[in-house]
Amino acid sequence: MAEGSWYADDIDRMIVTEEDIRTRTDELAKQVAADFADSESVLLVGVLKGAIMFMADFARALGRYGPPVEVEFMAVSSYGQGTTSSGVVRILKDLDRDIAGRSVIVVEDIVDSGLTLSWLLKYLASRSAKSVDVVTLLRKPDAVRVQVPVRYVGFDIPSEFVVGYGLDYAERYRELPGVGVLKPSVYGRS
Ligand SMILES: O=P(O)(O)OC[C@H]1O[C@H](OP(=O)(O)OP(=O)(O)O)[C@H](O)[C@@H]1O
Ligand code: HPA
Ligand SMILES: [Mg+2]
Repeated sequence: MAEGSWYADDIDRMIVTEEDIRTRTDELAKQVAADFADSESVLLVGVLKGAIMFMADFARALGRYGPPVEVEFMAVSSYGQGTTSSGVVRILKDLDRDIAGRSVIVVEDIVDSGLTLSWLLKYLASRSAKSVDVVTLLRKPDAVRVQVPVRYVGFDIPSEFVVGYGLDYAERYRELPGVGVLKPSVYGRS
């Protein structure tokens, strides 16, 4: 899919295609809908900016099968301009509303070191939600080692730096419709 696109030369190989994402998002939405069938509504908390594409597609898929959906966004950043986590999670945008008593599902594009999510879950736990679960499109092996409970996972992928479908390197590549491995030469480590 990167073929013919502006970024074709920067992508080593595609690992999750547009079609893969569509199919898996639908499966995840059915699963979440079944698990929350008794809930009045679910509050999706998208983690900006990476989760924008997945949030939009997942919310629409859930709308086909599940209880009513409300959306909120938080913006946090730990990667900045690099390819490794700075280890410091900064809130760039907080929730606009109270989440007390709500069934919250955090929507992430990727769980990599797990640092962002473990920080976010502690933060949300302090806001008295009824429940806090996580759906992530992608998960890397390192994330499995940290103690972050991720209830719904789209794809387990290798430990390589990936871009596309919301994921960036230095704010670029987010618009690619699938997910591909960025050539290390692009970030100067080949
Ligand atoms: O598990 P971790 O190692 O913490 O990595 C995962 C987080 O890193 C990325 O966000 P980033 O800080 O790049 O901000 P962005 O979404 O605005 O690109 C990604 O969107 C996740 O939120
Ligand atoms: O592999 C990745 N790509 C883009 N952003 C990320 N944030 C954590 N891991 C990644
Ligand atoms: Mg990023």
